[in-house]
Amino acid sequence: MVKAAGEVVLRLRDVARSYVSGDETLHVLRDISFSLCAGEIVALVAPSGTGKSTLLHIAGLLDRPDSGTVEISGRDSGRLADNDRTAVRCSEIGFVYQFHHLLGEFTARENVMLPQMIAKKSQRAARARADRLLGLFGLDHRLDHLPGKLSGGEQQRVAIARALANEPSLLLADEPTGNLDVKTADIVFDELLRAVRSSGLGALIATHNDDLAARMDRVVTLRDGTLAEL
Ligand SMILES: Nc1ncnc2c1ncn2[C@@H]1O[C@H](COP(=O)(O)OP(=O)(O)OP(=O)(O)O)[C@@H](O)[C@H]1O
Repeated sequence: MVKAAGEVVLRLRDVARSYVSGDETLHVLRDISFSLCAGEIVALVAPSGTGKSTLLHIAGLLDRPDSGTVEISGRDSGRLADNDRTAVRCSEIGFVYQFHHLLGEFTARENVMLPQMIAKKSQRAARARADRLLGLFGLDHRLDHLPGKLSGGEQQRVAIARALANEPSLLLADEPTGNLDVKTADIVFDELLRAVRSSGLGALIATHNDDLAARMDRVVTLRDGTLAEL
């Protein structure tokens, strides 16, 4: 559910995460503390390999930190049972990846309906919301198309609509337009920002593109495993 402006939707406290391969331990995130409020859009800009995806996966409850806490809308995810954790991920968090990850055998409309069906919405309500969201992205004429019949920009618009399907309080995006040509990326990114602003959710968006980052409310970066404001 979208929260009132100013309410904290994501809070990371002293988060650390390392990867062990062979004899080596790579301390990717050393000490991350960060808060994101409803209605706020934050850019995460940092060089390749510094841990942006790792951070987004932890914030999106797709991965767990070695230490520290991740709160989603005030709920400490570390204290949730697995099924509650999945429910929070499904209802509170929308995730957009660089590659669309749509299900190829389902139409655009069905892809946007699916997370709603998982959240136990009625088929009728899910369909109505899917059509409305896809309409917002100018895809009224593509509802029954399979992803393989859509352009890259259209595929990514469907993926964004799917992330918004359950009215999450938090949107996390990992290079959401990084796979598109510059012009299409620019347009889709503006559409994404417009949708996020009009829904009032909090968003953390990783990008390598400084121009796109400048359109957000604030910019943070990763340095030596810690998060700094730019
Ligand atoms: N499962 C894993 N096992 C071992 N090392 C990993 C694993 N996942 C990521 N890494 C390493 O952790 C570091 C951070 O990776 P991550 O993908 O979070 O960076 P990133 O900033 O998102 O990079 P990019 O901008 O290139 O996507 C990299 O050095 C990567 O090789």
